[in-house]
Amino acid sequence: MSQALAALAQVIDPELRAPITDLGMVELISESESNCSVRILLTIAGCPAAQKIERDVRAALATKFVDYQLEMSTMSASQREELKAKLRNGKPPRFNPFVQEDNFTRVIFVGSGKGGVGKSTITANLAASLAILGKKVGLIDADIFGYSIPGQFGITENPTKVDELILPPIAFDVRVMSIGFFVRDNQPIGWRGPMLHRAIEQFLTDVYWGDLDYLLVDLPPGTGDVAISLGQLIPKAQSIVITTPQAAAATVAQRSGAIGLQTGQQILGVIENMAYLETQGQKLEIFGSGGGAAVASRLSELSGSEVRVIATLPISPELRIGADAGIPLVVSSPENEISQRILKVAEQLASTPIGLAGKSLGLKPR
Ligand SMILES: Nc1ncnc2c1ncn2[C@@H]1O[C@H](COP(=O)(O)OP(=O)(O)OP(=O)(O)O)[C@@H](O)[C@H]1O
Repeated sequence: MSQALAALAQVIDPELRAPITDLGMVELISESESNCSVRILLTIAGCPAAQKIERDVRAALATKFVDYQLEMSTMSASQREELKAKLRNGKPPRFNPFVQEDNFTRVIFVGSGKGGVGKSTITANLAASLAILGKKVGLIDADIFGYSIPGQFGITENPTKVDELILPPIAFDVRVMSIGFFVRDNQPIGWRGPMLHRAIEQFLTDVYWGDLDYLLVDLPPGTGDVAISLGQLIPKAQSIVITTPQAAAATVAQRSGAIGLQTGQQILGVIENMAYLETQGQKLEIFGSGGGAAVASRLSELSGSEVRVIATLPISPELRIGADAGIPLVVSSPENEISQRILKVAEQLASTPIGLAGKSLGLKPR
């Protein structure tokens, strides 16, 4: 076995999360006991991961060879086609993997009625929690008009495009896709139904998600076009509804959950956020009380099976600071009480049966 290839098999492409030797990125030109000559083929010219890959390749070769020659180059169009075909695992281009019978990714929509109830913050922390538990996690920010997930994950770079294939940035081990990556200078998005549907569909078909255990989707607030499109595009999805304790928020949240039921989703539970503010040993119920229980009870009636409040989260400056700083609280302070509550929801999700989630496809992302 080639010593050079064995060493290079340890180098993982940071975007595709697979060994570069499995991705057709290595050409071994020559090899002797003390010397080798290698050409590395990056997927595209100007690949943002180029420097990291070169550093890792040099470190790997130095473990086996006193001397080596390294050339950094770029794949030809046909080599790129070969790579894309491999990544698609035999499926045609522009293909929605989440509707296939042999796809065991658990898709969870996180919705709310009103905006500003903490849906994106909770989705970000839940995704990071599942990754902490060792799951392979993707996150779609489908909150087209109010996208905030890139900021919450501190992602500043745009996704790499290999021709039509979009490689999602990865932060805290979560693969993230957001319309925010494609909007320039915070320009408003004036899209209507069909364009929204197309954008959402592209997030499913044109993005290389790899072999995910979980795909979380941060829905826009309310009961609009995007929620309905997604319900149609991924009929097997389950959902979590976020509300505050406030009666007005709860009434709208029920409606958003009801839309999910109409598109056939199973409701996993309700999370009541901003339930109280704890100060000087007292719990101040700033937004009233009972909203979470009211939503759960109504959705139980509508679905005919028990929907429970699966977490109650207080108002927490730390949670807000984490979101603003681009580091989810569960990552920066896993011991924080709120992190613990969110991690517990993730543990519950991870411990319920999910068919054959995690069953490996051709490539093995790490
Ligand atoms: N438990 C909490 N304690 C304190 N601040 C919170 C809490 N949950 C969320 N926030 C803050 O409230 C604001 C709204 O949260 P977020 O953006 O997550 O809500 P949203 O429901 O996704 O809103 P929209 O759908 O309108 O984008 C953010 O500034 C967030 O940091």
